[in-house]
Formats: sequence, structure tokens, C-alpha cells
Amino acid sequence: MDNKPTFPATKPQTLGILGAGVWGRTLGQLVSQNGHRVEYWSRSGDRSLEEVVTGANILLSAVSMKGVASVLSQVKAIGLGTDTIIVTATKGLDPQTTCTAAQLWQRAFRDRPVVVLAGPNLSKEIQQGLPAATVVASNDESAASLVQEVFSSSNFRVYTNPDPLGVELGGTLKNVMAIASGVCDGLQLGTNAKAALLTRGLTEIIRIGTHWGAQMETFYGLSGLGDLLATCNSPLSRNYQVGYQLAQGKTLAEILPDLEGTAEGVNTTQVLIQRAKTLEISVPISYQVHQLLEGQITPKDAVEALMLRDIKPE
Ligand SMILES: NC(=O)C1=CN([C@@H]2O[C@H](COP(=O)(O)OP(=O)(O)OC[C@H]3O[C@@H](n4cnc5c(N)ncnc54)[C@H](OP(=O)(O)O)[C@@H]3O)[C@@H](O)[C@H]2O)C=CC1
Ligand SMILES: O=C(CO)COP(=O)(O)O
Repeated sequence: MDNKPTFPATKPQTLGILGAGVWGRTLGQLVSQNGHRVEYWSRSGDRSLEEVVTGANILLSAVSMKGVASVLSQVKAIGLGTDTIIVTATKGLDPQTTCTAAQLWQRAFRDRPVVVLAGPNLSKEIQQGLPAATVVASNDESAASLVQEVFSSSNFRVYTNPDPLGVELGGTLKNVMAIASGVCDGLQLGTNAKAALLTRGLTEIIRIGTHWGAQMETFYGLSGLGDLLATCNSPLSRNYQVGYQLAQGKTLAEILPDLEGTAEGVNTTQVLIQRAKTLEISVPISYQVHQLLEGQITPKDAVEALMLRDIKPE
């Protein structure tokens, strides 16, 4: 008997992928392998934004956060088809508004379904065909189900989730902890320290995320704890690499030009601290990462400051 699982036979969809960086290309590869049509747009590509946007019934943005506001205003000027689903795979926060990428897309296109795609998804492993799982989250159940069908394969297991904000914040805020984790490993602080960092880091993510309006249980899923574990334990993570190199005495200005792709955690830390200060939310680990990125303290000072905080119940 053939026990091979079958995936729902969705009719071929046309995806327009905005941002042909590492993650946009990897996601494009996954859907092409499933028989869907993919058109990429990037600033240096040969297709116009208008061609890619008007031809797509699923528009996926994998633009890094610094480009989202400008790209979506260009898409708005072009206009979207009435049935177009927007998918966002960006993991960042907008400095002007402190909004997530999905919040910006939803504000710009109030009547269109927006789906967040996030999970423990190191692109290099996925490109090698290694198994991975992810989450597609939306307030629009049928849009999330269609995107689930489009991406699901024997190498890529896709779950739906009804809490897009929680899924997106899990993927976004863990980048701050990935920088801290790189510092922890770069200083060779050991497994106990790492376990303490990730556990207290998750508490911090949940504190800020639930205050934002996300569901607590979402942070224990793939896009929260799952992505925290993947990113904080892998040298493939660019955010982890930033922290690791800071621990070795390099400055941010020395690290960033040689980094392969975007480390969103650098900007996310700044925006998170701005938001946490305004709302008076305690984020001690993120605060030390912020001080470190600003060049105000050394990695060793950051560890000491965390260890010497007032003692308190867990
Ligand atoms: N790589 C990974 O493993 C994963 C990444 N992500 C997230 O996906 C997003 C992209 O990451 P990744 O692909 O790795 O990063 P890259 O640095 O490889 O690519 C960034 C992309 O954003 C585009 N971009 C940046 N600024 C602008 C702008 N002002 N206007 C238009 N386009 C712009 C770039 O366009 P251009 O080519 O024209 O410069 C490029 O296509 C990030 O938010 C990241 O956190 C999420 C999960 C996994
Ligand atoms: O989000 C990611 C994995 O899920 C990618 O992490 P980096 O952006 O740190 O490489």
C-alpha cells in the first residue's frame, strides 16, 4: 500500500513575490516546486512592479522592513485585484509607527485578506530540501487555508493559525533574543546561561506581545518558541551572527557590511525599546541588547547588568 500523504490539489495560482532576497527566492522555490507560477519583483529586476502586481492572485512580500512602507505605497498606487490575497513574510517593526509589516499592509488594504507567514525557517536549510514547518495566520480563515495548500509539501509542513499578530510578533521579537544568544555563545557562557536567556527571553516576548494584543498561547507555538529555538541556536541566523561578532569585540559598523542579508533585530530592538518605554513595559534583556548595539556598554557589562538585577519571584 502506498502510504505517501497527499496534499490538497489546489489549482495553480500565480504568486507575485515582492523582494527577491534570500527569503523571497526560497519561498518562490517552494511554491514553484508545487506547480504554481511565480513572478519576482525587486528594485534591480527586469519586471515592473505593475506587471508583477496585476498578474498575481497571491501577492507575497518578503521585502525587509525598511522597504515595506515604500513598496506598499507603490502597490497602492497600482491597485490590487478584488480577490488578491496579501501574504507578508517580513519579520520587523516600522520605526515611524512601531507597526508590524502585516499591520501596515492591512491599513493600506483594509478590505483585502492579509496572511502572515512565519516560523522556524532558516532559508539555507529549506533551500537544501531539509524538512521544516511554518505557520500561516490570518483573520480570514479561507485565505490562510489557500496559502497553506499552496505552500504545503513533503518538505514543508504548514499550519494555519487565527492569531496573525501573535505569529508575526513571535517571529519579529525573537530576532532581538537571537542577537543576545549570539553574544551568549560568543562569550562562551555555557548551556545553563543559554537556557536561562531563552526562557526569560520568551517571558519578555510574551509580556510585550500580549500587551500588544496577541494571544499568549501563540508564543508557545512554531512561530514563537519554535523560531526562538531555531534562530537562537543556529550560526545560520544573521541576527545570531551579529551578537556573536559583537561578543568578539567587533562594532556594529564593522559587522553589518559583511553580513549576508538583513539582520532585522538591529532595527527591531530600537523600535521595541521605544515602544516599551512609552508603554512602561519591562524588557530587561532587550534593553541590554539595545545598549550594546548603541555602543554604550560591552557584552560583559550587559551580562553583569542582567545578573545583578533586583532579585524577584519567577
Ligand atoms: N532569510 C531567512 O532565513 C528569513 C528571512 N525572513 C525575513 O524576510 C525578510 C527579508 O529577509 P531576506 O530575504 O533574508 O533579506 P535580504 O537582505 O536577502 O533581502 C531583502 C529584500 O528586501 C528588499 N528591500 C530592502 N529595502 C528595500 C526598499 N527600500 N525597497 C524595496 N525593496 C527593498 C531587497 O530588495 P533589493 O534586492 O532590491 O535590494 C531584497 O529583495 C526579513 O524581514 C527577514 O527577517 C523571514 C524568515 C526567514
Ligand atoms: O527568521 C529567521 C529564521 O526563522 C531567519 O533568521 P535571521 O534573519 O536571523 O537569519
